[in-house]
Amino acid sequence: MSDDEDIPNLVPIENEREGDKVPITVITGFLGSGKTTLLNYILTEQHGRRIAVILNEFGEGSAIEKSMSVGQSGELFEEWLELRNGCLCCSVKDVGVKAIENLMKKKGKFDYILLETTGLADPGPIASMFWLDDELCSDIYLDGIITVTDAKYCLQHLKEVKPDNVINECIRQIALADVIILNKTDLVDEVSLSELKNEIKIINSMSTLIETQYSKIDVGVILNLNAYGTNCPDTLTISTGESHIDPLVTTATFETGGYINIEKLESFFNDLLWEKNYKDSSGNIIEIYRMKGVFSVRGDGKRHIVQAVHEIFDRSRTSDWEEGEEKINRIIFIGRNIDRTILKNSFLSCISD
Ligand SMILES: Nc1nc2c(ncn2[C@@H]2O[C@H](COP(=O)(O)OP(=O)(O)OP(=O)(O)O)[C@@H](O)[C@H]2O)c(=O)[nH]1
Repeated sequence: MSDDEDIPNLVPIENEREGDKVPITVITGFLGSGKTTLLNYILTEQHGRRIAVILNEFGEGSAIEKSMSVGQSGELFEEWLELRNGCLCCSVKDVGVKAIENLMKKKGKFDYILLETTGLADPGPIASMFWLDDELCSDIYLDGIITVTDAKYCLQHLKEVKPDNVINECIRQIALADVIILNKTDLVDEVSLSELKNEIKIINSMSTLIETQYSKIDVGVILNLNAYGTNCPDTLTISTGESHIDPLVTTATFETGGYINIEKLESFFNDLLWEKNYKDSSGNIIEIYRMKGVFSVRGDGKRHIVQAVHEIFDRSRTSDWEEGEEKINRIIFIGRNIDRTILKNSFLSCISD
């Protein structure tokens, strides 16, 4: 990045991807949870880096153009994006990506992009937009999704029932998160905090949960996650807690030895994610929001990783299994109407000894 030389005190970026692609972290969270406080904190901590902050705002009506406020090293300027459907997360897939790439052509490449969504945004379509483009030779790649929650009101938001059995935004934001920041812990007692943590883990036990006050956090823990890259899901904590609210969205994890049959696995995912042929024991469609798995293929010394966000999935051959390391097949599903027996049996049918 030639611009680096002009910026004093630039902290070296540890970018795990090859080339000089720019990571983008999506920051979601309910109104007033502490997203802006987090952004300001990151900018202060990362002073000297060229960090672009994009605010993805919903407007009233059907405006053709939406503004994108971009902050760089404390300096704020505004760009206009031409988005056909008016809002970044509802627009045609690569429009938002192109807009950011154009911006970088004009303003010079950023080191990092933080995209803050409004409180009611569903991170699923946004993740799909930036993740998919990684393969289309884009200048940017999705690093991860951070969801900021308000320790005082989160449980209340989780319980909100929407018409037509629609899953509320708070649950969606937690289900899709790679990191969940449990902010405003100063406003609750230990018992309420532990109840909330339990409920969050039941929805999404794949994420890292971090408690904060005024969103003060070790920035190194939330940036450069490479959550949509080749990181293996090996830091998984499996929740065994009982939910006190109806857990509409939950995590299920399965692990076994043996070897995966890739054709069978892909056919299972096609049926589950695309065709939506899988139903729970009550006849409801099993809806997967997020899935991640690591697999062992007979005769291959490398791990195979599969990731999915809603119906999009991707498989890659990644790092070597270590000498003497036990090769496993582990899969994590986060979604609605998760039927453990059905998913487990289908997963096991893709394994041979
Ligand atoms: N007590 C307490 N207040 C906090 C904490 N973090 C943030 N706040 C305050 O909560 C309010 C909302 O914080 P913001 O960072 O603006 O939240 P936001 O998610 O960006 O909110 P919107 O802009 O409405 O989406 C501000 O007045 C913050 O100062 C915290 O940990 N404890």
